Amino acid sequence: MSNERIAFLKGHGTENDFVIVPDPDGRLELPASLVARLCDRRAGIGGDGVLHVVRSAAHPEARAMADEAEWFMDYRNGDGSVAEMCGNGVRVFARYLEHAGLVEAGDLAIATRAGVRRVHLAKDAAGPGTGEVTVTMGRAELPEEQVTVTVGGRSWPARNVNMGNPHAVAFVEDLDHAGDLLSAPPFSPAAVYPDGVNVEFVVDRGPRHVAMRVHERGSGETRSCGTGACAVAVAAARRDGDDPAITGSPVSYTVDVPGGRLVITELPDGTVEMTGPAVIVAEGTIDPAWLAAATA
Ligand SMILES: N[C@@H](CCC[C@H](N)C(=O)O)C(=O)O
Repeated sequence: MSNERIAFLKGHGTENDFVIVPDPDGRLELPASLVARLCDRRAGIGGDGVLHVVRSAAHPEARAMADEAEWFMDYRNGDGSVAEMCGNGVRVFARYLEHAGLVEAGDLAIATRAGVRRVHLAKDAAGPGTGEVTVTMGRAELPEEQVTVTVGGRSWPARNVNMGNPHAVAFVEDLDHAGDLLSAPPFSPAAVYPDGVNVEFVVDRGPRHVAMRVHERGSGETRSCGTGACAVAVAAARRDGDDPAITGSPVSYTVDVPGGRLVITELPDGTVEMTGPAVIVAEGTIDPAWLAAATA
């Protein structure tokens, strides 16, 4: 692998940024150590995670979804760990497929470890690559357990929400209460999240309008988290006494993140939709000497 010229792109969705590695036939090995080097913001390309783009038929974890979705998002966190789902990542993944001429704007399906996700790439008058991207994220699960998140000697109750990946949503008085978030905030009881958790800190901004900061499992504090924004919107709706399954009406929340804005809608059947931007920033090739050193 070290002598090959491997292509990469850089993209982001509300500043949750990714190194995109196209590998249609699933030929590349991406050990955790290489993913972490690619995501390194000083010695690598830099990103919150890697979007490894593989045909579903060519990946053992996605083969069963190949009839429904041609492409598999093999998502990795910045530390190289594997995650089930990445909401901003799936929008950027769809944008990459459009950018590469592999799909056209409109509707498509993408395989993820959390299942197949439907994506709509809006056509935009400003030109290709500029329209908003909507993802049908599946249903939120809200297990009953109460969780506590602690930062700087203060603790808050948090809502356990699963969006394909695990979240703890804490409503705080001020986003500064999240502290510097250099390491994952402690949570209890530990047994609720045996594989770690993404933690969202949320404040109200207005009716059905909130703002959040997030500490992502495997990536640290990021500028946005799509699954986190969905978890936050559903937790806020329940807190506000809104449940589309009961009222029969969709409910939408605007979720501000440090890197921009996402709009999250929960439908009466429980499906959660997320709409936001997705941008390709650059493309190039990985230097073979760097790669050889990174994989030595
Ligand atoms: N940034 C993502 C979530 C990525 C995975 C997460 N860190 C985890 O380990 O579950 C998003 O936009 O959803």
